[in-house]
Amino acid sequence: MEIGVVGKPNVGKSTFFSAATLVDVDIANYPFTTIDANVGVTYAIADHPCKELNCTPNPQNYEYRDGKALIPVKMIDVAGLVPGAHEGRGLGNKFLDDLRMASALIHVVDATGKTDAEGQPTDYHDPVEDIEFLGKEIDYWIYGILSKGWDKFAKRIKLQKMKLETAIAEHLSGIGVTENDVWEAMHRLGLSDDPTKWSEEDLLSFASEIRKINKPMIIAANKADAASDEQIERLKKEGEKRGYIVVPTSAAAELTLRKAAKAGFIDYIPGSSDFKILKPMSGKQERALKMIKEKVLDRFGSTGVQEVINRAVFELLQLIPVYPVQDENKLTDQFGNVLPHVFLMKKGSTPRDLAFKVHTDLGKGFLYAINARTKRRIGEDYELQFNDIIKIVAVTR
Ligand SMILES: Nc1nc2c(ncn2[C@@H]2O[C@H](COP(=O)(O)OP(=O)(O)OP(=O)(O)O)[C@@H](O)[C@H]2O)c(=O)[nH]1
Ligand SMILES: [Mg+2]
Repeated sequence: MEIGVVGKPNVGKSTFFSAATLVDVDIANYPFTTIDANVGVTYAIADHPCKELNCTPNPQNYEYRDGKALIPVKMIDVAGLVPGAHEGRGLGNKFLDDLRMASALIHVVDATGKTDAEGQPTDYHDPVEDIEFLGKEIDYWIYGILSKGWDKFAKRIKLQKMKLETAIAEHLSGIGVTENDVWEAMHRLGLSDDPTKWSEEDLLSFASEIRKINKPMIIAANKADAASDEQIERLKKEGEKRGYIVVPTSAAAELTLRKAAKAGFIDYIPGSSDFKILKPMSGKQERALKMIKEKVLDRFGSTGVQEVINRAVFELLQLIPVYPVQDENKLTDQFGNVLPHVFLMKKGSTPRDLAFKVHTDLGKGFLYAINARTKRRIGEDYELQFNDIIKIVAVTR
């Protein structure tokens, strides 16, 4: 699973990425600072079961801090996208191809309106236009992949009586599209089972629907520290009207806070509304932190960066953390580690799905599961819940 950070040039994508991953990257006030994609690991943060169960975990594939689980998620920061990118403008398709495997997108928008469509400084540009164009560029990119040789493809499917969903999913497997995604998009649009009947327009609407299903997007209204309340409110309203979650962010503030925390100057948990000063620093540093507290944390409740990541994982992608254990009483693995592993599962997943995620053999030999909270046996059709602790019982060879 991978989250892509996208947007036009110079809006703060790399700043957002660097704040989220603490990977050092080039950040500068001009377009196309980033050319090659940056890849790193960020964390989705959720309450940990130990908070309520009063235990001390021994995490092996995640981190634990103050009653919270920090669950690793891959993040990718790509080159800026300009209108016409699908036709090769700007860095064009190269950028888009970096997003093939992203399962959700964070669209970073400059809420201040101080960068134009190409990422050059300007007096005023309407950020609502950026929301519109970015979705369209991705639609055209998918359309481009889909429409290449479409007529021949459609005829062959019809002639060989192939299952349409399977054939299209195969055709789009390079961008991670599944048969279910194809089925969902076709049904939402009421498209014919006979692909030779699809018009150009049908293909484009289909591409757009696939984008919404396969690459759902959340908007980070960035540089919020320098935007007015009116600008933020309008962007929120216009974004929500178009079906997006919009969160005001100050990636720059988050980067400063995380760096200060890493250097041991402050105690700061991403997502929180405050930090604690731990040791003396220069007057300049102290003033910068005070500004962040007043102009960002007090104004918005947080820098917004962690909220965007959490909402991308838990709301857009509908993932839930689940903890498999071997001993349902001690909540441990075979080595005595308390709640050692967490897995992000799609909402609606079953204990058998979890078993397969832990190990193929465990999935194949699955018999039943035990909910460690209730000590009850649960069957195959049980729907896993947020923060479930599950013992899997399987026959293994
Ligand atoms: N005021 C303010 N400035 C920001 C914020 N985030 C980024 N910036 C500034 O915006 C400029 C562009 O930042 P980058 O992170 O390089 O932007 P980018 O979108 O990666 O740019 P490209 O790689 O060129 O597409 C830099 O001068 C940053 O310091 C923010 O939250 N607030
Ligand atoms: Mg960049």
